[in-house]
Amino acid sequence: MKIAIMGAMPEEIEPLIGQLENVSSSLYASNTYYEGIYKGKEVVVAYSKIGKVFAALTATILIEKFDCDILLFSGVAGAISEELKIGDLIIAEGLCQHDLDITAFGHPYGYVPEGEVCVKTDKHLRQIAKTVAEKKGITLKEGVIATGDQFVADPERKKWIGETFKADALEMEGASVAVVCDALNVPCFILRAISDSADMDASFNFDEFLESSAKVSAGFILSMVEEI
Ligand SMILES: Nc1ncnc2c(CN3C[C@H](CCSCCOCCO)[C@@H](O)C3)c[nH]c12
Repeated sequence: MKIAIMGAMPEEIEPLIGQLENVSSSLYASNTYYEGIYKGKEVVVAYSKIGKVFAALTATILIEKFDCDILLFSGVAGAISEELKIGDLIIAEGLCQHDLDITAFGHPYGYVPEGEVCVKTDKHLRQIAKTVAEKKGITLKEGVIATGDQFVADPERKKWIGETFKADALEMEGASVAVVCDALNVPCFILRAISDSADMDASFNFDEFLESSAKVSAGFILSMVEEI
């Protein structure tokens, strides 16, 4: 079993690299991939760079070139649900692309032919997360995460995304990672810790809480690796 752990930004994987043994790194398709061992398990860790295109590329390389059998994403997100506060964890039951739009042809937002509005993540991995959360006494929200190639810092856009997709949080990579994993038949798990509320203060809160929230997510992901 080879486990891929992916983030989008360096800050999202930095807390992971230091925990690996026998680390070797390789450059491929303008990305660095860190191979190592965590608690006896083979892991490959990489950050994609920001956005759906980079994330899809890295997810594909992790699976097709590094032969990973499952993919765990660890990172931060903007909150939509009022329940989610900075530092809180959310796992994606499903993910959608809020900026995918061919509604001019009568289709729903987030839909293209032969695609689906909401791509599901792996149920078994989500169950493991809930077991880990229970053991550690951590509150874990499960919901829909909306992905798009925009840093959302506007209450109106946030409200529209939440209402249109019944989404609880938003970010810029998860849905594309889930689509790649689904197409390649690899179990996918998307975990995010809240860094901001996608509103007028989003960029300030993001800058302030990126590092600490990324650490919360990374710590949880490592606890999951022990259980997988
Ligand atoms: N409100 C929000 N809207 C959309 N996504 C998010 C996320 C999740 N990640 C964080 C990161 C934001 C990239 S912009 C900042 C880059 O600064 C780089 C240095 O200038 C991108 O990888 C998506 C947290 N809050 C968000």
